[in-house]
Amino acid sequence: MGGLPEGKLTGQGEEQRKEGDGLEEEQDVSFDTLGLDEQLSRALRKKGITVATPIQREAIPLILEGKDVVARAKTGSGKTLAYLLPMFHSLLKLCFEKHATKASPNVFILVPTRELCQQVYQEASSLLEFCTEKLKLVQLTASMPPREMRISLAGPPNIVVTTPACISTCISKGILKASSIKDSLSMLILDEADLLLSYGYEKDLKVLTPHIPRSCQCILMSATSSTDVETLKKLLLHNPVTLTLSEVGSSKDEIIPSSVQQFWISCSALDKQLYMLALLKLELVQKKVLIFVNTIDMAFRIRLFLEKFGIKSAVLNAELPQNSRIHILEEFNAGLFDYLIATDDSHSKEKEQMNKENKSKSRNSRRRLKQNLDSEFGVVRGIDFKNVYTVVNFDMPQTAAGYVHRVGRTGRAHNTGTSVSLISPEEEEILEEIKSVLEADKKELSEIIAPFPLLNKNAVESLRYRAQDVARSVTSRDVQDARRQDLKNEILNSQKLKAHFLENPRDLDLLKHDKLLSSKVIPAHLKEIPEYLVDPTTKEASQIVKLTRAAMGIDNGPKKKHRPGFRKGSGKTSDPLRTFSAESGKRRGGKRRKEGDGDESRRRKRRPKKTS
Ligand SMILES: Nc1ncnc2c1ncn2[C@@H]1O[C@H](COP(=O)(O)OP(=O)(O)OP(=O)(O)O)[C@@H](O)[C@H]1O
Repeated sequence: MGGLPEGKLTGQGEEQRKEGDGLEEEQDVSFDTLGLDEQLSRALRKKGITVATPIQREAIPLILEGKDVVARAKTGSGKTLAYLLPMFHSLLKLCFEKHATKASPNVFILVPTRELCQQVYQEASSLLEFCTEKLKLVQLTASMPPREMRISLAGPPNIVVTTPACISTCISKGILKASSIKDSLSMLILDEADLLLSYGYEKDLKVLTPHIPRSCQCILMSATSSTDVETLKKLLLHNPVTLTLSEVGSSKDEIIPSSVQQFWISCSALDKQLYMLALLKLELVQKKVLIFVNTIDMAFRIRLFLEKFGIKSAVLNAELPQNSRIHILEEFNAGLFDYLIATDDSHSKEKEQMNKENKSKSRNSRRRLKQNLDSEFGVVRGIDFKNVYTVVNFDMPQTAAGYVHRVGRTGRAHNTGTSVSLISPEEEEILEEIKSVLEADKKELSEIIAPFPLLNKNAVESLRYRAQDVARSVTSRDVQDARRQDLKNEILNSQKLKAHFLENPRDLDLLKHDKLLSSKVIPAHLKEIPEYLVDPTTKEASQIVKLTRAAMGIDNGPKKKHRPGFRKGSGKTSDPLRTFSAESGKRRGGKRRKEGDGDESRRRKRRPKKTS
């Protein structure tokens, strides 16, 4: 989409809508002015949400008008409420006019993963809680036995949140009657639309499409554009209005919020654990930290490695039972632990590696392994991690879109955040792809992703001996044992969790997921880094991070109710990442930073220094 003014709304499709007057300046639009049902405005006020995000202020009126809408907006920009609110408004109106009682649900919300299903369900329920008119909302997942699905659909509910696979199963098993869908369905919403086809849901969607009535309003939401979105648009929508919303005042097609500062560190693949340790142990990044790796084995390797240094973390991956995954997410969101190591999703490198490793194994054992990974799992896409300040790419994602979605786990809604990518020489190629996806042709890459300024070579070298020693002591056998043990624990937990949460739906504290994994004795001396090992510049950097943390009102202890990141526009001048360089030990600004040596300097020559 070239040549449009910043922050403007673009209209496409048969119906052209070119709006934007007044959008050049960011406006605070209150939800009260958007024409929503008073019950919804009240619910939002009770949740402390008063000002609409750009996608909300543009999409809500269009959806209320009954338009089919395709909306693309950044990660964390509030797309869920952008469709939930007008959808509820229409249903409340139907209820008022007593047209809502039908043989089938009125609305399907289709998402690519179970985690998203749960998340959208929770966000929708939390709004409905405050509405006096009761709408019935259910979530369906593929793991439910048909009997349970039938029970959930009895009534029928007004809204079903599910995956395309699940809808297709319900139709083919007669749990949902195709003819009644035609009579009842008034709205179809496809969230994270850019992923639905790549997650293999094309066939499932084709089972549903013949039964969607012509009158049904269709909404497509996505963070990135793709040919898949275009395909879905053609398959399902009629004369849609297309919204492409960039953040006002930033690059027109920017898809990572400008409130997220992106950094890289160049290091060899072998040194990644050392750099990871330095970042966490020297407290050079703000908590909470979400660490992405490409394989489950690597996740456990890092967890075992870090735990020897007294850093406790949990692992989230496709192998775990669904209850455990949901519980891990909830605990992390509630601030019960600070470090979460995650693999992207079941479509990640894990599958590739599994295929390679298991070529030699029998077909049966391969099938068994494949089944162990939940194909509806997806951590990165769309999951609303609360108050994650730092995202670390321990391994670089395989695609630029993957990078956008990973980094989008921080800086959500009105918060800000940071990403740090550890890039080995083998991973440099992906940077070019990232650049093209971020459509930053006119910018230097260093303006988008800059060298991480708080970690210098001395600080890294001071930890090298310990880190290498400990990394060597974590054997492949330890990793396999830990992975097996964790899975065993989580399967047991999952049953307990299911029973417990039926009775105590709001209890988070039952089981902790960051318990020690290693069966070996952990030497106490590794937990503390001796003073003499930390050079004064690194101490200063760490001190600045702590002070900033305190200024932001973030406590180090767990269970803080509210842990905001930097507030937009509130702290850029005091942000150490913009003013400090650990290599020179000086604040950046007037004086040019001293070039380091090795990889770091090689890279800087290619990418001019980020100006602060
Ligand atoms: N108007 C608002 N004011 C404050 N917070 C909001 C507002 N709208 C949404 N939020 C919060 O912002 C967070 C991100 O919203 P949401 O998950 O809908 O983003 P998204 O655009 O769908 O992101 P992604 O593309 O990653 O799925 C949520 O915690 C949500 O409750």
